[in-house]
Amino acid sequence: MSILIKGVLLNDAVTDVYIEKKEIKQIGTDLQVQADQVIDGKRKALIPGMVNAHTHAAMTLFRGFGDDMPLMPWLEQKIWPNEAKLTREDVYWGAKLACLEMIKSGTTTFFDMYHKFEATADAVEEMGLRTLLSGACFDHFKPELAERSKRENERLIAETDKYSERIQYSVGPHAIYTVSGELLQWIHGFAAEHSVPIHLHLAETEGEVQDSVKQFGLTPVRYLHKLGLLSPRLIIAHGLYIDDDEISMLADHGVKVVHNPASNMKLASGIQFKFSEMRKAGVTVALGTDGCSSSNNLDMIEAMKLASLLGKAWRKDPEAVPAGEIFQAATEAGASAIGLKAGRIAEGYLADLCLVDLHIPAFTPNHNFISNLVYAANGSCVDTVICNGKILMQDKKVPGEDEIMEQTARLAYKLVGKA
Ligand SMILES: CSC[C@H]1O[C@@H](n2cnc3c(O)ncnc32)[C@H](O)[C@@H]1O
Ligand SMILES: [Zn+2]
Repeated sequence: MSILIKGVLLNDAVTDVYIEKKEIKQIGTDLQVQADQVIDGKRKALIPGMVNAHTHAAMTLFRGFGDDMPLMPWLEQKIWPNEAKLTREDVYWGAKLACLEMIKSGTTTFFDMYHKFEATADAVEEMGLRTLLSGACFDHFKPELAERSKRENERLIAETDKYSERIQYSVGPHAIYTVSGELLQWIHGFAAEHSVPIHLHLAETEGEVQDSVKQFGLTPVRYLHKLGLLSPRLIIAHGLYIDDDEISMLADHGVKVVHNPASNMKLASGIQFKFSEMRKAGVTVALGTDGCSSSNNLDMIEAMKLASLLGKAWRKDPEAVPAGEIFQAATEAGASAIGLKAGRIAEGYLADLCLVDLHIPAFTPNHNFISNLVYAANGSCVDTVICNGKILMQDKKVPGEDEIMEQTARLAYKLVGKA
């Protein structure tokens, strides 16, 4: 399969882009190539597909359920009792809806952590996206649950080969308040042995820090350091309560951090994400939405705006979190966090791309495309999405979208009742 995108805006110039199989093969003006499919890039801009580096895909089922609560009561009273009732079918359709929403708003890769791995994997396989999918790990400090998590992750990693290259496995210990130090250390060894990432919630709330100091005598980052868990394989979601020495620890060990501005604000977890300190220290900072009950959508263009405005507001500095830097966090940083040759438009890179419709008010006038994308637009400006060289959406239409919305709404109402 080959695709030629003709006359598209790329970095302020009009150019052609030729895709062969899953790769960007050639970029230049007036390319003379034969392609199976030609896309007219007129009045469109080309951007890398975005990388949503922290999601719980099937939580689309809980959109608008359990609003306006802080993290722990929300999890304990609303989310966990309902997650215990989830069937494989629920997770499959919830994940399909998440994929649909991500495609429609320009995400081509997401890092997910949820229950029923195979159901999400099947959904992603069918929808054509790319994912780093975590096998969930909880033990609630009970040895028998730790053993169950270990056996389950050994089974899942062995099974990941049956999926396409678009589905990569990672281990997903939920958090330090639900996973024992013993299981965390086992996970570290397991991840090193299999060279896979670890995806974990960390330093998300003040309460988590206080409990960590009370229970382990250390703040969350220092506790993980003591356990020997800091490594380039570790991806931490949130990282809101991290001091300067801890930032140095993360940088020294190559730990990656995912900022989730919508969820941090909605759960009132906090605002003071240290974006510039982390970047200056050399920490890879990616961007995520978190799940649909705390964000309440998966729109990475909206997430860029929130991250940028929030960063400026709490710092009282309009130069904090500039549009170009947050765009890099939403694309290249996420891809590089997992060693994926994506997130950039260059020859030899994966053809994970989006065409943005410029013929809308948000891009008029278009003095500065990245400024308009981050500050003026939202996910609905995405017109066409290509992942792994395959077109997933064209002219804002994704095949099967009506069925996905109908099925998911039906299952969600059955699960939690009509709001
Ligand atoms: C291991 S499955 C994922 C687990 O995480 C829960 N979750 C969703 N959002 C958050 C968050 O912001 N902090 C902590 N845990 C979260 C989700 O409901 C699943 O139970
Ligand atoms: Zn989360």
